[in-house]
Amino acid sequence: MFHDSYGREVNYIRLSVTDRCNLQCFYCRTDGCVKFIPHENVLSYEEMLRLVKAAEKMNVSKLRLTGGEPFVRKDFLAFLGMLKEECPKLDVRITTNGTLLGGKVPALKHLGIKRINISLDTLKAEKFKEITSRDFLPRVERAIDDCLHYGLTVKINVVAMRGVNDNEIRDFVKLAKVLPVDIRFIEFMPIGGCSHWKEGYAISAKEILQEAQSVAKLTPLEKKSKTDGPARLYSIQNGEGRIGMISAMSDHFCKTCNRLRITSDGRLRTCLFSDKEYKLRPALRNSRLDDDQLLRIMQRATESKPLGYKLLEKRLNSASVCTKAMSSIGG
Ligand SMILES: Nc1nc2c(ncn2[C@@H]2O[C@H](COP(=O)(O)OP(=O)(O)OP(=O)(O)O)[C@@H](O)[C@H]2O)c(=O)[nH]1
Ligand SMILES: C[S@@+](CC[C@H](N)C(=O)[O-])C[C@H]1O[C@@H](n2cnc3c(N)ncnc32)[C@H](O)[C@@H]1O
Ligand code: SF4
Ligand code: SF4
Repeated sequence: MFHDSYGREVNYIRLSVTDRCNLQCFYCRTDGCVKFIPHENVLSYEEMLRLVKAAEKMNVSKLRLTGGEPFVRKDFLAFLGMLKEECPKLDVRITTNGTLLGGKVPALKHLGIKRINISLDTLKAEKFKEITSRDFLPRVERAIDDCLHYGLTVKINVVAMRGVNDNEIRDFVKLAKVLPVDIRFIEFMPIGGCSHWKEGYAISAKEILQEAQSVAKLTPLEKKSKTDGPARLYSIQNGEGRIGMISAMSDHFCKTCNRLRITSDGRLRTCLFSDKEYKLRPALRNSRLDDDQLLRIMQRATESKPLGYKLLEKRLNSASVCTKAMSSIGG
């Protein structure tokens, strides 16, 4: 088991398969500002698989594939096939913007993917274009329908922003009343050197919850499993789905943090908010180093895993807490 100096144990890895994306959500990345990773530095799927298999030996049981947009990377479905074959016990999940899922959901189902998180910040086509720079709302709606049709568990991630989509909180709650999905409202985090974060956008989970309660009776739910993500969940009276709050800014969950992140160029980040990275790629590409040595590097890094909220507290005014863009980290 990877463990840190605060007694936290890691059982969940978030692996970014690419830093490229077909959208430009303004809260995540800005065109021209983010420098892409050169192709030769991106880990091959074989290298990623080796890392994952090694991590499994340390009792990592949950893997989230993210990006950038994971479905932008060539042969992503083949990579899922490799994971299924080589790591049959691993709980593999995906976070995606949903725009490239067209026609792929039956294959996901066949590959044993049971859960998918889809990011969608608005139910209005024009607003979707304003936020993402693309006209793809129908594609995302279709992707959600397809995933539900094929029996995948769907969570919808909504970054809540005052003056942008706060007037849709009730609409999202109404959606969770009729669809069996978790709608998770995420507090906008000041991440990345070119972040558009401003105090004015901030809405706390508490405020979102109040707004949500004006259209539905919500009851808090207990966490079920040690590998659960950071959302605090609520059931909806007479509703099909649930509501979640990811309160990274106003009510942090660092004390129970159970995850490590690996970027697509093989850098281990022990905290979303910290730019301290540990280079795994040179070790992976050094034929004299075996998996045990790789795991030793990961364990030593984990020992220094910080409490991210302390970094938030130290930042100045509206500065970003770290310089790397969310699309390069994987969220
Ligand atoms: N601050 C902080 N935010 C996180 C962390 N993990 C996930 N998030 C944020 O939560 C949002 C949703 O993340 P997802 O990729 O859907 O993953 P998850 O919430 O762990 O997923 P589940 O395992 O399905 O609960 C993203 O905006 C993430 O950046 C974390 O460890 N710290
Ligand atoms: C970086 S994206 C990568 C995966 C995929 N492209 C997607 O959008 O789902 C992962 C998650 O991070 C969230 N995210 C990006 N920037 C954020 C920010 N500044 N604050 C909070 N969440 C953010 C997105 O909404 C998404 O749910
Ligand atoms: S949130 Fe996801 S879809 Fe949007 S720009 Fe970032 S990586 Fe791309
Ligand atoms: S901010 Fe860092 S320590 Fe806190 S929950 Fe997120 S990744 Fe974990």
